[in-house]
Amino acid sequence: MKKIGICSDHAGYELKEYLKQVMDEKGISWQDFGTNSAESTDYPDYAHPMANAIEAGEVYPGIGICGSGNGIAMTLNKHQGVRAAISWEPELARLGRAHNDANVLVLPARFISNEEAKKVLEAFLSTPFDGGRHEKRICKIPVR
Ligand SMILES: O=C[C@H](O)[C@H](O)[C@H](O)COP(=O)(O)O
Repeated sequence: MKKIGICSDHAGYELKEYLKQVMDEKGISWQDFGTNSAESTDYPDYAHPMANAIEAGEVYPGIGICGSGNGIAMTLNKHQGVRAAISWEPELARLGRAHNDANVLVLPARFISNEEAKKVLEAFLSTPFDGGRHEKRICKIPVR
C-alpha cells in the first residue's frame, strides 16, 4: 500500500494526530501535510498540497480533516483527480468507497469522536470500489 496522505486545519489537528497513532498501530505508512499545531490556520494551505500529491500518485488515499469537513472537502474537490467524501459514520465511508471510489476521506472533527473516526477510517480503508454502474458515473464527474 502507498503512503496515506493526511492533512487538517487547526480544528482537525488533534484528530489528525490521533489517527496517525492509529495508523502506526496498524503498520500503515502516512505522510502528514500539516497543520502542525492547534493554532488557527487556513485549510486550503494543507488541502491543496495533499491533493497535488494524490494527483501525482505520491500518496493514496488521503484523509482530510477540518471542523465541519466542508471547507477541506470543497478545496480538495476542486482538484480533478480528487474525489473527497465527507463521512461521519462508517456506512458513509463504505458508500464513498463502494459507489464513488473516493480517494480522500474527509472527517468533521467537531462532530465526531476519536473512536468513531477510527471506525470510519477502518470502513474506508477496507472497502473496495464496486465498479459496474458506478464506473460511468464517476467518469462523468470531471468538468470538461
Ligand atoms: O469548513 C471550515 C472548517 O470547518 C474550519 O475548521 C472552521 O471554519 C474553523 O473555524 P474557526 O476558525 O472558528 O476555528
